Amino acid sequence: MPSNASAHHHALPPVFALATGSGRGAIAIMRVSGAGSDHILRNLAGQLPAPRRASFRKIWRNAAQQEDHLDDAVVIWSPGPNSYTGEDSFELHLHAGPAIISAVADALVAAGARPAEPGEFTRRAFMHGRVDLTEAEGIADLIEAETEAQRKQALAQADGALGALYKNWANRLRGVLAQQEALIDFPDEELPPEVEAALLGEIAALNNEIRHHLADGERGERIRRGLVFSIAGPPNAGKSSLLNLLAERDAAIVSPIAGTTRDTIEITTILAGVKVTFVDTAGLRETSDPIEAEGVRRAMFHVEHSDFVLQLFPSDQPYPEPLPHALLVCNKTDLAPAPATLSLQPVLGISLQTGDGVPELRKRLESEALKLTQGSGPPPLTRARHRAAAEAASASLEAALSMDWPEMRGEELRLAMRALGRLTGEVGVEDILDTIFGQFCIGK
Ligand SMILES: Nc1nc2c(c(=O)[nH]1)N(C=O)[C@@H](CNc1ccc(C(=O)N[C@@H](CCC(=O)O)C(=O)O)cc1)CN2
Ligand SMILES: Nc1nc2c(ncn2[C@@H]2O[C@H](COP(=O)(O)OP(=O)(O)OP(=O)(O)O)[C@@H](O)[C@H]2O)c(=O)[nH]1
Ligand SMILES: [Mg+2]
Repeated sequence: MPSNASAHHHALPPVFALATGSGRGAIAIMRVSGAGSDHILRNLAGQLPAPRRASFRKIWRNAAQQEDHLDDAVVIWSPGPNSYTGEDSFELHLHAGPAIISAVADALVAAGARPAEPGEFTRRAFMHGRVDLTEAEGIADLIEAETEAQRKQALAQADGALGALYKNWANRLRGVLAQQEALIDFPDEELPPEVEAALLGEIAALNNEIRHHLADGERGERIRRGLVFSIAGPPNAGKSSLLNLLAERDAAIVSPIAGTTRDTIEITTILAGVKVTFVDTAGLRETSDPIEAEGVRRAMFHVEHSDFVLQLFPSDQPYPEPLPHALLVCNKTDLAPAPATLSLQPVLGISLQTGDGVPELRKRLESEALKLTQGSGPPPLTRARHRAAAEAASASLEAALSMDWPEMRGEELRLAMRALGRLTGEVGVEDILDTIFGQFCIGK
């Protein structure tokens, strides 16, 4: 691995952070990593325990003099490079009292460590080549994961699935580049045409794989950030009643007065293991009330920008025009029967009052959530950063394919190589590291 191991030989100063939450609990884990961790651990706990084993130790401000007994703790000593960061590091499993934590933090500072920046442990793991950039992002996503789909996707990425895909492309491109160089050195008259054809074939195949990866329906990004389902339709349809049912709480005001909801109201739920945000909107109608009109404008914005639209209308009023791509749901079947279709499209009948049809609607929403996020084949990309770099790589490969002169192809291939290298963090990423690791929580 070339240059993300650039800091390999620089020993970084010791940093510490609480790895567990700051609230009161049974145990608090203080992590320390960096050059001199051995010295700090000796200061606090005496003789170094056996590596990577849990050992019981008294913790002191100054263990040599048995000065200031701070706590009784479990200690794990992990000398580099076989540690999470790749550096000498240790963990103190303390009693989780706030006075203990602050006394131990003071002792660590006195022994020469400083508090870690957000994401600094994982950033060091990256700098020492223990994880690539996609794996580090996967670790951050793993901590943020609130749903099964997010957890599985983040774990696969943290374990290197996405990075392996990108490294495979980079390796193949490296091979193409090497052949390309050889081709340039060939005298024109001896240029074997089948060699050049094979080379172009490999570039095209690589580009096709990248295009296929990009055309994933954004499912990885959708799983990560969650889907947005909006509920739209005429006033008094029961949109807010449906939102409350999905939220399992009184999130929105429900009333028999048409035009009750004016603002958009969002609630987040988990459907079939997928994070879904439902947006309740103002009833769609012509209105002279400027506030309600703004509500209708916002409703239309959500209709256009959400992943899925549920169009709800009441059975006892004139039927609306179907919105494009919407799931048509007719409510209040306790008052009048639902039509089987509207403008030739199927309609689902429900009554939020009696519960009729609600389980079927729930199943339908779950299957939509799955349809929008499931896929097969290699792992999907999960961030705009991945999309931008893969797009750049593909654009360069396409430019290379369109060039007649091998000499000019080389430059585009090198640009594609750089774009792929940025994905795993092998090249040109200094400028984005602060952004990526700054989003981690402290202690990770
Ligand atoms: N107590 C504790 N639990 C934890 C972590 C930790 O740092 N400490 N982790 C932190 O995120 C996660 C687990 N990830 C880890 C990844 C690598 C290594 C590590 O030390 N690897 C070495 C040694 C492996 C071995 O002993 O077999 C290596 O790979 O060389 C530890 C934890 C979750 N649980
Ligand atoms: N009979 C009957 N009444 C219902 C049903 N669902 C909701 N309602 C009633 O219909 C009225 C309107 O419900 P809301 O949920 O406020 O309707 P809305 O679509 O949010 O209305 P706006 O916010 O004005 O656009 C309320 O009085 C509800 O109690 C149903 O299935 N049957
Ligand atoms: Mg409403």
